[in-house]
Amino acid sequence: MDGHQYASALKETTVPRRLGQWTWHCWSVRTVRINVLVACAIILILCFVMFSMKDESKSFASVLPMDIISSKTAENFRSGILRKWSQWTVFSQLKKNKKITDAVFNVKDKSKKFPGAIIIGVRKGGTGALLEFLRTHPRVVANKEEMHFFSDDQNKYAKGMQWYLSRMPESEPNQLTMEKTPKYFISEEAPARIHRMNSSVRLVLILRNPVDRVISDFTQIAVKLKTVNRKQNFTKLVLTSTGDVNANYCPVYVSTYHIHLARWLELFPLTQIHIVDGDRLISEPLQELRAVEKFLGLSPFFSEDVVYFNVSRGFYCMRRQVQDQDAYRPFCLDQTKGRQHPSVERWLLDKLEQYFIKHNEILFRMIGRRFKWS
Ligand SMILES: Nc1ncnc2c1ncn2[C@@H]1O[C@H](COP(=O)(O)OS(=O)(=O)O)[C@@H](OP(=O)(O)O)[C@H]1O
Repeated sequence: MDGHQYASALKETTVPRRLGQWTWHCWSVRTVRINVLVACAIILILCFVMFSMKDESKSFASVLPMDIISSKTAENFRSGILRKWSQWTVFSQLKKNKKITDAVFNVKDKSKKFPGAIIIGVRKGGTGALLEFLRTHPRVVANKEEMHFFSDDQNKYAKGMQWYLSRMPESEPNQLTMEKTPKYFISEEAPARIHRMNSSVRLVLILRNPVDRVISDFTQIAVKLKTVNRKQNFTKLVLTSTGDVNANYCPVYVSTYHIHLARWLELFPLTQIHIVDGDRLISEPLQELRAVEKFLGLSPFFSEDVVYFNVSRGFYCMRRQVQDQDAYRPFCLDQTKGRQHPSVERWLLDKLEQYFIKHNEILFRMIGRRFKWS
């Protein structure tokens, strides 16, 4: 092999080898570069995620309404967020505690609203029980106190609508504000005033056997008067000196339902007034509550889990969710509801029943519905 041949042979064998080395070299340099780039990108993404998590934790913490959620759960939740819980922990905690979720997301929307529905009466009809049952519904907020605003007791109406609004509880946009004042039903002024506030407000009226209602009303008055040492004799009060039923005795007048309802029907259509059977509210409240729920456009909520019969109380009671917790506690109305009535002799009961027959008939015609009251 001469020098020329050797050189060309060498070229053939070494050039590809060098080329291979060069290619491998280039390849490994490129890989390292790519790796470095990928690593940088990962670091950047991690930094971004960490910063955004920190920011979100801060913003969650700032919107937590501590004035509304003041429970231990909420405190833990807030300190967890400030300790920079991971987003996952934040969301799983939110998911676990609906109260906090609601408060966090709705806090800015809470406001005072005029009532969208009012329980207008009748006194001793079961208005307290109905309102307490309804307050158990998550979409209902209501004042515990009777407002007596539209019936103008103690000149309240003169205080104005803004004063009335200020007395309302705060509610979320999807919650219905309610109030109950049994006096509204018999008030001369209440229908027009309520109509002026909102002509499409929904009205709920509980009617109970008028004779039972008279006795219940008498019992309440007697209990109150006994505290100032004045005894009441039912027979003397309910009958005139000639032995007729005393139409002017306030409990009798209140039980003459058609007189009062006529005033409301001058302004509100019957479809806007839901009448609850007060006797059935005592014996089978679930049925009545479901009907009210429907009338008020509320989601179905009442079931045997919420409403149960309490044997020792002798009345239906309710299970209410403990604030911020999944636990439920029983709640019954206090002893001022469901007082023992005095025994009334049969002849007097018959007389009262007889008296109310004609009035009840007028009412039944007015509402297109009958009750088994006699
Ligand atoms: N679940 C339950 N628990 C207790 N009491 C119940 C319940 N449901 C209806 N009732 C009947 O409600 C009657 C009192 O009616 P009111 O709340 O309208 O009275 S008031 O006008 O507000 O004073 C009260 O009347 P009396 O029994 O005559 O006292 C009760 O019979």
